[in-house]
Amino acid sequence: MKWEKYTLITKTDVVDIISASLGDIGVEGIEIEDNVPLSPEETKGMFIDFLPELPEDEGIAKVSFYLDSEADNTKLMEDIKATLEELKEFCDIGDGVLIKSETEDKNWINNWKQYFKPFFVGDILIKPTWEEIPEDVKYKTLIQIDPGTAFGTGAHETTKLCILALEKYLRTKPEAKVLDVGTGSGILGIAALKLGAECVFGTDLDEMALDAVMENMISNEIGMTEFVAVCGNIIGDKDVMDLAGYEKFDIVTANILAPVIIELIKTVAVHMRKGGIFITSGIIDTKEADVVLAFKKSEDFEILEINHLGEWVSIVAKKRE
Ligand SMILES: C[S@@+](CC[C@H](N)C(=O)[O-])C[C@H]1O[C@@H](n2cnc3c(N)ncnc32)[C@H](O)[C@@H]1O
Repeated sequence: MKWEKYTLITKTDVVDIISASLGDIGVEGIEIEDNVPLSPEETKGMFIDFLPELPEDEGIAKVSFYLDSEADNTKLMEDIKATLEELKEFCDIGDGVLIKSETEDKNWINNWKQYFKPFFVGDILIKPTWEEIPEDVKYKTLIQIDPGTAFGTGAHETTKLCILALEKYLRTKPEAKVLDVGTGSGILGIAALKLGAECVFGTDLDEMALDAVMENMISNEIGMTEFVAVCGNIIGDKDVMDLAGYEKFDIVTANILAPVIIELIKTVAVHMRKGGIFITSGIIDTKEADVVLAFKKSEDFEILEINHLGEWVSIVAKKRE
């Protein structure tokens, strides 16, 4: 799909009012570019794989938005121009001139790809589908991944923690049946299969994740019966719960945020075999105590280990025999 990109060059201190005013008249997907570094508070709880080095902040910002080039945008453009004129009366937004350019999906959705290079997690070489295997690199297991718009290049600390736990526990449970809640790109399910799991059932709330899983299954030559992924919430959605099955899984992975993990602690045990392993991550260190408490309150689980990478935490627990 082609998009018309409109960019307003303005000042950092007025981007909030500009984007709020444009949002009020129906402009979606507003993008702000500036050189203001993210504060530690802002990055907490966000899944950011790579933080680029920024030049010095000179107070200049670009506010951009995209309109479908095939839609009739006449009325919306009139409203946008009127809104900018109105704003000029109250604050210094610059000259208010919108610079137009044309772009395609891939230009702005795929820009991050230049930062994604092959790397190891344990014995597994993870590489983007579009990169060559580096010369002279020796590896036991290869995962090729393109997350598309889903989460899961493998480079995030939380994903690494889960893969390392999968390596460890699949050694004691070869041919395990694995449930991957919040599968994203499917990277944990694919890692599990490459490490010897028999089959994976993945769930995600994001429909786009299923496309990514399918593409990554093909790139990694994984059969349709080995990895089944569904869109839906295994926490409380009976259809998804039934599809997953009960008393069945040897290993569950869930790399989601702490509040979701806490809900899973209350609900996921019904899907697991006794002695099954629950690998969790996505827990920022400030929430570690909350998740530990939820495990301690649970009659179903005992904690086996807690691991840290950067400010992220992984807790591995076992379903009581
Ligand atoms: C941090 S990503 C993890 C992706 C991948 N598993 C990894 O480890 O890199 C979390 C994923 O969980 C999904 N998610 C959030 N809440 C969920 C829920 N209740 N059930 C299923 N998926 C959920 C999000 O859409 C997102 O794709």
